[in-house]
Amino acid sequence: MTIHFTKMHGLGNDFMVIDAINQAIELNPEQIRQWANRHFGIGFDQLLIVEPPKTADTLFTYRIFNADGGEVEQCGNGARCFARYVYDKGLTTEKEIPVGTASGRIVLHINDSGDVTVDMGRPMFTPTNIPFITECEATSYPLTLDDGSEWVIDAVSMGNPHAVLEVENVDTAPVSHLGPMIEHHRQFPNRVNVGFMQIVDRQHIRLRVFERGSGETLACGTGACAAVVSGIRRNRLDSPCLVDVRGGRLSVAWTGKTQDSVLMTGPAQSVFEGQITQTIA
Ligand SMILES: N[C@@H](CCC[C@H](N)C(=O)O)C(=O)O
Repeated sequence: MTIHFTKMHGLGNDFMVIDAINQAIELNPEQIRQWANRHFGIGFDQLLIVEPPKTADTLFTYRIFNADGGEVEQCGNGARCFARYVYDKGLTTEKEIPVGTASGRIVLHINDSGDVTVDMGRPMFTPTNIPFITECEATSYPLTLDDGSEWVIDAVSMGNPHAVLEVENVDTAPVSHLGPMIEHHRQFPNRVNVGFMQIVDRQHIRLRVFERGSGETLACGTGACAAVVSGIRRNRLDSPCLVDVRGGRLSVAWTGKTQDSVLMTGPAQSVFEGQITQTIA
């Protein structure tokens, strides 16, 4: 079976995008891991699947798989690429595109500049919603790691789970050491994405993210939202806030009210079109 796909990226967070409306595909974790492999496959951080809508208030269903083959709830950079994909491929003529995800409905808006603004929905802080195991809800939490070190994290869900640590300097932050330990920490039963945030000023941060199921990426859209939301909640940041990730810059806006959505704006880029023969049944 031959599958047509598009390789895309949002600030270097890269994706294989497949239209599963106009072609039949079969997915399994082993196949996804093989495609994601940067030496033996196509190479990507996440696989994005375009499917028909499941509800009357959405135009598409947007499914997301990490490089480790696991299906996840949300992906911010992927959402911008999804918008450009369905619009540029003529799957819709709408520039305001509501889509259904595993964590609910989000709305993608293609701006005149070509950038995409995503209404990511409301951040969630209730521990059971993240999920994060703790006795009571707080703004920040102490976390003891397997190597005995102690850190302070904020825990937030942007549809997917995030832990945010504030660091002096993202260039020297121990991302590859702490990232896997926090990702697999027993207090995060579904594992977690780990953001390392350096505050530059009240409307500007630098950020590196060790992503659940993909490792450190050049950018993480939901991670950018989680970091800004955490900073605003602790009165360290103001909206809108610029987020410099290793692959470029995003803008994130949030009123600070839990009932309001987080808005994330940034670019989305196609790299090449390809086709691959599915080798695993
Ligand atoms: N790169 C993404 C997040 C992708 C999913 C994440 N790794 C998870 O497991 O939740 C983004 O841009 O948000």
